Amino acid sequence: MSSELMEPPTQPHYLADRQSTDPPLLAEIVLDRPMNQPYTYIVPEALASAIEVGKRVEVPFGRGDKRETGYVIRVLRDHPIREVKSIERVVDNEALLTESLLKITRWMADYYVCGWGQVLQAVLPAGVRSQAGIKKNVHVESIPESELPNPLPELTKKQRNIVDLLRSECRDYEIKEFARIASCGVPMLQNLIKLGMIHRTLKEAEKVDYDFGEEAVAPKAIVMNPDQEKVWARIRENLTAGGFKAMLLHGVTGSGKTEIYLQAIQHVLDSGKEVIVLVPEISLTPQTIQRFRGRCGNVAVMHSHLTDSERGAHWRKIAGGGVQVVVGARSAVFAPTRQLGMIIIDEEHESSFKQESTPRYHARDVAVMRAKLENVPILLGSATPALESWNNAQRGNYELLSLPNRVMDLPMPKVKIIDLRHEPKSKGKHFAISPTLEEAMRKALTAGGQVMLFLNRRGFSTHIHCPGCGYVANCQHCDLALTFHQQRSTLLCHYCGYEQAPLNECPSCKQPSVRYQGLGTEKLQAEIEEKFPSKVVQRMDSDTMTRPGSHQVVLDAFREGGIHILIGTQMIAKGLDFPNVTLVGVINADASLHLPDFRAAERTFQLLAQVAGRSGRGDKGGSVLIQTYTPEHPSIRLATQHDFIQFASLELKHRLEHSYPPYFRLARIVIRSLKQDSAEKHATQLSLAFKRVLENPQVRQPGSKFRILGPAEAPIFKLNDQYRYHFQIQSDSSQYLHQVLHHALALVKPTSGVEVQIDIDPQSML
Ligand SMILES: Nc1ncnc2c1ncn2[C@@H]1O[C@H](COP(=O)(O)OP(=O)(O)OP(=O)(O)O)[C@@H](O)[C@H]1O
Ligand SMILES: [Zn+2]
Ligand SMILES: [Zn+2]
Repeated sequence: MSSELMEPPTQPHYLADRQSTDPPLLAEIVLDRPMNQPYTYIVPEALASAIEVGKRVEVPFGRGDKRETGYVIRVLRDHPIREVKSIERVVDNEALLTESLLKITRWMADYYVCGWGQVLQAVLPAGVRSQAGIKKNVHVESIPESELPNPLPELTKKQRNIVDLLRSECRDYEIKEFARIASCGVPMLQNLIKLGMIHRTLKEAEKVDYDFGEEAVAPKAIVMNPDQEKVWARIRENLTAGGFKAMLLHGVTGSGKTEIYLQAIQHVLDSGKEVIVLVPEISLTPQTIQRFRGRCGNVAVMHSHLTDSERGAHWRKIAGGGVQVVVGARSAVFAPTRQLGMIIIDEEHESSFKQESTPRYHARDVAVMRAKLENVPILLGSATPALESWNNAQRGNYELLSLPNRVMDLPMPKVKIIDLRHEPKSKGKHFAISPTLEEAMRKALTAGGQVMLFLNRRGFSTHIHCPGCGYVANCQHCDLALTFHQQRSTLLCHYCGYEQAPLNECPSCKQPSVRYQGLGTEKLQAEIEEKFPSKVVQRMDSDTMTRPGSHQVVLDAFREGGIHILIGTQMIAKGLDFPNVTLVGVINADASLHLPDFRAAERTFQLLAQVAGRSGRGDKGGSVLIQTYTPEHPSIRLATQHDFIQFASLELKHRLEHSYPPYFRLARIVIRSLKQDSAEKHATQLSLAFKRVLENPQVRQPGSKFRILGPAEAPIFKLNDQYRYHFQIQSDSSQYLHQVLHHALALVKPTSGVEVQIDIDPQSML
């Protein structure tokens, strides 16, 4: 045995040289529930060697013999101030939470005004939390023909297909995963196990086979252009200098930002450290993943389709130091790296980085805070930075790096506006694509190019109403219009999933006059197929992309030229790099412009700039046509000119005038209840509480500005049967805003059936 292995493990300081007069060993525990303050417990001597910060323990809590699980956040020797109970059991063999995760979650609890336990709950993947010791997963595998029951039980066609499918796969699967592949439910598989048609086996979760790294694709040899060299030189300097440093990389679409990330990653890996790369879920395409896998060591990809056990296995592998690069969506910001060297966030402006359930954190902001706490550089990249980030760069908080041109001297695509107010109407019928767009599509296709059409509404008709009496088909549970889905032949609420049969007659006046209006991608596809019968048309939205891997199939076919026209929602808006796309058409640029949300203009600009960026990425060049009724709107006009800087400066002025972010901090409080009067009553009480707090001289900060709007009905008043009132709170001091919030919320506790949601730096105002 090597002498290395004989070395005793280093002991934590509180175990060393203990005297009998020493105070007892204590642990501070945060319970795994929505509470904030830690509780102190005695660590019995028998557990002293097992206890460790970041592990979970079982403790008695409350009256009776109730047991709760909690996280150890501190271990110390001290005399407890009051009588305390003892820890009963240490749950984990290994610490689940690193020191740095404890720090960042503590910060989140304070900043996002929620319980620390609640944050910890959200941060640790279920596959890690549920793991008491080593959990086993149920797997299914096929049974050799000779061992099948005799006589064979009678099977339905579906059952036979499933048995055949599993046999043809020649491997075992975790049961839930296979249910997904076979498009059946787990009970169906359990039934086949009972019938003896497939085998059930148990596998340790740690040993699940799945890909950590696919075949690496041989990387393209790339010589950086002078702009890239300049940007890279700055980043390298900051990496070499070490320490916290936030950088904002503003690079137009197709300027080679990803190349810069890859360089930076390589540099950090060479120094033996790890990198976290956050990208929006929607950009986690096989194309992106392969780019990282081709160039960087051991890449773990964390996306939302992972099973709990896969997520858990990733977590443990990262915590064990077995992963160099973590690429993932929002939650990857919590990856338990051992030696973080850098964080990178691509498309940092994306609102999907905001989590819309408690804790309502923004992964970009958490990432910046984590970089600060771990004292490492962070690089944010975008063609259309969030105005918050842009403002930070303008003020020197972030170092601004620019890639103003596309790679290989490719020009930006020419963008033309189609003013729908002046387009000739085609024979009284209303078409989605104007004659100008249709003409341009024919030209592009004839020249051998490919076309992308962007429409951010799925379904067939988005507005179903009766012109006779004014009836509108709304969801029974939400103040939202139902969308007609032709393929599924149903009326669907896109928020809560409520469905009803399509209407032939008006439910209100009984006339057969119901009109199906408003345009979704399904209807657009029908129109395009009719107008371009010889072309292959494919639609890409969450209705067509339901099976795992379906994205890849479509995108591969598009790359190989097997699809001529690709229609899609925001799913096709960003990140895709198809050199043969010579025309991008935006069907309705105004759709997102008129929402009651102060970010509507910014979102519209971002979307148009990103969509436009998909065109002309190859040597054939390309153009973009934008259909709109409001061509003079700055978001639309400046997007056609690819002028982010001008847009940002105009929009920032507007934000300052109206005391909106980034100049003012914003919080939103939503009070909701199934009973309208309960929600309203609580909103009124909270309003009074705010008044009292603001009059309290111990809280008031005369130097800080503060404004409360509300209570008012939320723009979507009823959602999922709940009535919603909201407040908007604005202040130029984040600290003051938090202080007022804390005091006011402490004054009135909601009655049962009323829920108060606090959203700091909200992204959604609906
Ligand atoms: N210096 C270079 N020389 C040649 N090709 C390059 C260079 N840098 C990047 N590329 C290639 O140009 C294409 C666009 O680069 P990349 O995807 O990095 O741009 P991007 O700025 O991230 O784009 P977007 O924001 O639109 O997603 C890629 O195919 C990439 O391989
Ligand atoms: Zn009617
Ligand atoms: Zn609904």
